[in-house]
Amino acid sequence: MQVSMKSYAKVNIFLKIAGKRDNYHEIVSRFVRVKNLYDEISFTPNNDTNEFNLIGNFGCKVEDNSIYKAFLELRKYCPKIDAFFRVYNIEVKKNIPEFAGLGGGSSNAASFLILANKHFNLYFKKNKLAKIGAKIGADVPFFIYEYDSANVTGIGEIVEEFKEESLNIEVVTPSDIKCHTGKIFNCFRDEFYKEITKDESKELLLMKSKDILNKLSIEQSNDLYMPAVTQYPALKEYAKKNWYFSGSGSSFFKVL
Ligand SMILES: C[C@@](CO)(OP(=O)(O)O)[C@H](O)COP(=O)(O)OP(=O)(O)OC[C@H]1O[C@@H](n2ccc(N)nc2=O)[C@H](O)[C@@H]1O
Ligand SMILES: Nc1ncnc2c1ncn2[C@@H]1O[C@H](COP(=O)(O)OP(=O)(O)O)[C@@H](O)[C@H]1O
Repeated sequence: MQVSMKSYAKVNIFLKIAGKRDNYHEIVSRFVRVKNLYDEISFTPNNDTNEFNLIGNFGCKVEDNSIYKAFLELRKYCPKIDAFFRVYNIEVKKNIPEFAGLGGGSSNAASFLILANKHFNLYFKKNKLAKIGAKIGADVPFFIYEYDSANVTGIGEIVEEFKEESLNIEVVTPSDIKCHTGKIFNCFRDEFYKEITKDESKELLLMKSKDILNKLSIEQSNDLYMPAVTQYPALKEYAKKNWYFSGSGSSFFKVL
């Protein structure tokens, strides 16, 4: 039985804002999994604490961890996981940097849900797991579907596979800049607010990722880039020709 899996990072090939929903923004985006950047999540025996035990190099408290939140959510549907995780640890080998626009926390939550769904024979379909995941974070549904490439809209809850050639992506994350998603959205709302038109979004959603990057500049491909640079001016030093910006940053990427 599989008790271990890879938890991949993602980049946003493009990320445009389509409107507002309460305190959130609706996005139109292409998410692509980064095949050479992943954490590894496992259920391992010998949990001596007799309580939920999450082992890994995280920058947040257990209560704030996306895996713990996913555990609490899934426990509502499957109370027996409580006893299991008093005996088993959840161990994560962390490679994906945090606050980096790579969706590490969301990816870990999705991997936990996928692994638990298999291990406990829950037979929840992807749609159901994605709904559970959406309560934990906006990017969790994308990771639940395990697509290499997908169009993601709404606040991340609408995920449609985009079939295209597999992409080889190189990521660079400035080690000294931690981008806070909320701060960058606030700056976007206050200083840069603009909505993509229906026609523009239709066109981008049909284009191959490589063609999108050939057509758009870093500023055009990601509506959060200028707000991010405004909030974290040091980001500019990392911007090089043919490199793009993922999510709310701080990572840059290029397709090889
Ligand atoms: C925009 C994306 C694209 O991938 O950025 P990255 O996190 O990857 O950088 C994500 O959807 C981010 O999702 P996630 O990181 O889960 O966001 P949250 O923690 O829920 O949001 C933090 C804050 O950002 C703002 N926020 C977030 C997502 C969104 N679609 N609209 C928003 O306005 C809200 O103010 C929210 O309180
Ligand atoms: N399992 C997790 N892995 C990484 N970060 C996590 C996790 N759970 C919660 N977080 C927190 O989520 C926030 C955003 O981290 P992350 O998802 O890695 O970045 P981003 O949204 O920029 O891609 C940080 O405050 C981080 O400490």
